[in-house]
Amino acid sequence: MSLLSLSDIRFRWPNATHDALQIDSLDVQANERVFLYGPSGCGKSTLLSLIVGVVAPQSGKLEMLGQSLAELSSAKRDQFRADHIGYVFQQFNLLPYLSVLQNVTLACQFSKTRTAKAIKRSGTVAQEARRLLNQLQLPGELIDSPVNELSIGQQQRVAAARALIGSPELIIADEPTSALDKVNRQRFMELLLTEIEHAGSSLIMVSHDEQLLEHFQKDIHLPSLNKAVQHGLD
Ligand SMILES: Nc1ncnc2c1ncn2[C@@H]1O[C@H](COP(=O)(O)OP(=O)(O)OP(=O)(O)O)[C@@H](O)[C@H]1O
Repeated sequence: MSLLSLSDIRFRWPNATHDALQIDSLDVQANERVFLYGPSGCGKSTLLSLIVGVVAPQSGKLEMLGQSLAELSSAKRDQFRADHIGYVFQQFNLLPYLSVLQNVTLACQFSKTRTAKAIKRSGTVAQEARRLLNQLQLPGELIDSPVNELSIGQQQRVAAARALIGSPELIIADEPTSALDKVNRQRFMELLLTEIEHAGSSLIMVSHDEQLLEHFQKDIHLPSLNKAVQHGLD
């Protein structure tokens, strides 16, 4: 089943003289894990922004779960994202003064769909947050601490739990392991992938670390896909 499908996409940043993205076709299937890579500036973050709807293409079609996102009102699009996409970004976007538990459960406050899935899995949203944090090996005594008192590696686990809670169909991760050393990177990836598999989610992950490729079924070298790069940006 197709989860995400892009066709004939053209995207240009405001005031830019060239397109940042020209993509004829890109499909991601349900349960698929996609590794997106390529040199700095080839459009990886731009493509993620497009997929999550932070920016809209000037032309082309983007469908998720059979729904064309451009056809939704902006409020409905926000709701669609909250229901179906979990994010782990480089700068984790955690709310510093909220506790670990509050940061994780926040993802469900904006989505009845994810709340229902979390309750189905563990009885309550808080219990599901605890289960995920435990699976991701965050020490239990930190659960009520403000996240700004955690190490970077610990914050990464909180961000992962927040993305995973309520099993959204798509997890988007932008360099989620960049602040971790080699041992912790492998471990974090294994934990993340185990939970993604349990949830039945798809993953699109951007990374410069090609050692992580082994964890993925599909890899996309963006400069090969993105004709804006092939045409050369001077
Ligand atoms: N917010 C923005 N406004 C204008 N131009 C932007 C913006 N973000 C990115 N760009 C431009 O779009 C192009 C692609 O950048 P993008 O950040 O998507 O590349 P990337 O592959 O993610 O790079 P990196 O690996 O360095 O993060 C670049 O030419 C960049 O200057």
